Amino acid sequence: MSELEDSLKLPVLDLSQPHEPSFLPSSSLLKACQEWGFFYVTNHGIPQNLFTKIREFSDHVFRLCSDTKLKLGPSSCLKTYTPRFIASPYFESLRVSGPDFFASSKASIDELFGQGKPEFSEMLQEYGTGMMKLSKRIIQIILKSLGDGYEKKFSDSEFGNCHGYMRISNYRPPDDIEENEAEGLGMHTDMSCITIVFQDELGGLQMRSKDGKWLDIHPCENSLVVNIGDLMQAWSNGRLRSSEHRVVLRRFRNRFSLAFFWCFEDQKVIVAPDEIVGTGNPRIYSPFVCLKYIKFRESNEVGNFEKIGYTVKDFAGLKV
Ligand SMILES: O=C(O)CCC(=O)C(=O)O
Ligand SMILES: [Fe+2]
Repeated sequence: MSELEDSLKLPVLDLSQPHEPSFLPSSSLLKACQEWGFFYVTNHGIPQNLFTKIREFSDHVFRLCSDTKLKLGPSSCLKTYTPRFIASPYFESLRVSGPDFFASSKASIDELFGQGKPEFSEMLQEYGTGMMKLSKRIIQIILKSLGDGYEKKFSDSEFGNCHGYMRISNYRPPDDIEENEAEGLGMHTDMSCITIVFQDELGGLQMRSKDGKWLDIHPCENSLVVNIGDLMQAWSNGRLRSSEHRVVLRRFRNRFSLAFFWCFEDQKVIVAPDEIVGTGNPRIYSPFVCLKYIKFRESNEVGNFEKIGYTVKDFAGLKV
């Protein structure tokens, strides 16, 4: 364990208690969300073998996707697939959208394998449903840490129409990793309220501290990583920090990850409630429509995560 990691005492939210989680105190959770924008979650209720099964099937999917005969990419009907050399030379991914994760994945699978392979879609439906529930639970705990009674006040009124989608990613490192490291996915923030990440045993996920140091996020058995995303940073008037993260590849094996993005509905106007801003504090974001921000990001980051520089601050930040 590095000195930094040791001193940080990585925050873990333990959901083993059904009603009142026995996690770290609210104040530590809030501190983690403010300082870093992430924490681990354990006893999350997603069966371990579901990750294993999805991973196995994904291997087949990516093998088929990378078959050049299929000529997948922006011009193909399989719009859910992002081939390598878009976000990075080593990264490819498949997107599966809710609320009907079965139908969304089936459309992609049918195109790749032909009809009659429902197993993968069934797994993703189970995963997506579990992740939706988990996201709601986590947001309630975050709201509670922001203020007494806030989970009751805001979880339905503000987060009741949130939706989710997942990104299944396959990282194929170069044959000759120079200096033992290659960048699998450049630094970025997520355009979500929260993102829940499963990474395989190779690790490689890194978080950036406010002063620019990179911290390795080691995979821990039975735990997932929760990132605060840009939408939550804006909604909380900057009280929660959107995590800056990236993926580094250090081994010659493929790396698998599964990220679940829980987001506000497209038409929602994101504006921090007065209580969240607090009396006497300035508002640091002007209200904005969620979809407009997503479009802004998409039009700016084509093919280049590293040079994002276009975050929610650039889009809606007020000069205070
Ligand atoms: O692969 C990972 O561990 C993280 C992926 C990620 O940050 C993303 O898809 O936004
Ligand atoms: Fe991310």
